Amino acid sequence: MSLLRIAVPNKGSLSQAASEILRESGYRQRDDAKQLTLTDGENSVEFFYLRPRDIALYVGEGTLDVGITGRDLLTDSGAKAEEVMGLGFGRSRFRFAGPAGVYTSLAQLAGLRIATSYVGVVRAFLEERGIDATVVRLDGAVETSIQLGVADVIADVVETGSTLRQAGLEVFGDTILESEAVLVTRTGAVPEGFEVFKRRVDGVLVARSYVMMDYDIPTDRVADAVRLTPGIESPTVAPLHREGWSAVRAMVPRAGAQRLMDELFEIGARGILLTDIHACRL
Ligand SMILES: Nc1ncnc2c1ncn2[C@@H]1O[C@H](COP(=O)(O)OP(=O)(O)OP(=O)(O)O)[C@@H](O)[C@H]1O
Ligand SMILES: O=P(O)(O)OC[C@H]1O[C@H](OP(=O)(O)OP(=O)(O)O)[C@H](O)[C@@H]1O
Ligand SMILES: [Mg+2]
Repeated sequence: MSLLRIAVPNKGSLSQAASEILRESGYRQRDDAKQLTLTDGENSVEFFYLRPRDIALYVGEGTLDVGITGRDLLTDSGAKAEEVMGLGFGRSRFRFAGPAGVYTSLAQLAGLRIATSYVGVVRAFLEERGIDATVVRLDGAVETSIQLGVADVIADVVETGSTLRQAGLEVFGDTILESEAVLVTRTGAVPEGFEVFKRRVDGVLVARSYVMMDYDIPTDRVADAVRLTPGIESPTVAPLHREGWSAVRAMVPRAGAQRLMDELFEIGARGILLTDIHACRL
């Protein structure tokens, strides 16, 4: 059987979290940051550690089957690759920014010089809105370009906003795009072995966003309780040895689980337990 060839960010913001999700999905990952490839024969996959900016290109060309990259980098690349699913890490917004207090609207962009490392994203955005401006391509540290007189405004990745603040800059206009790490494949193609890989990664994402909840409750309240915790298919309800009591077990979203415990307690549930799920197939 041929190996599924997967591109993984070798450096930068996405690298560590990408390897982590793969490890949690049961795949081997490199333990030396200088290693460039790794074969996990037991799971029929081969990993290639590449620059996240290049990953969509390899996948679009069909050289590699699957990639992990940023949605913004995928869009910027113009490659024949498509997003299969968001991975919930590496979240950022792509924004215009200028000297604090100077710019308030996108209409002001006309005629300006815009510095960015994401030329494809910015050009497409301007074109869509019929804004005529000059795009200046820079590799990084884009924030400094205004002070140095190379550009009037910038378009860049904003995560916490602290880099902008330190440079005396402020975002303006709408968010150009919301990004996160994504799984990509070649447009229109489903590589052999991809379904198993996807199911494993999906299982980790679900395990991260759900917890397992167990509780005991008087049997006459079970109907109310399972309305609060309907689970995925349906909760498991089993009789307790104690007459008139039942045990309930259901997966619940991690967010809001504490509030749910309060509500269950209110309606008579006791012995309410939350446990982490490490992996699942739904
Ligand atoms: N704080 C952040 N800075 C940069 N990119 C971020 C940040 N948070 C998330 N990302 C995402 O990471 C991807 C960029 O990764 P990449 O490794 O190319 O840049 P980087 O993290 O800035 O690394 P470096 O500049 O050191 O090469 C994009 O998808 C971007 O949206
Ligand atoms: O909103 P923040 O949390 O401050 O993060 C965003 C900053 O981080 C990235 O820069 P990076 O450190 O990767 O340097 P680079 O510009 O050289 O890529 C990005 O280009 C922004 O400058
Ligand atoms: Mg960077």
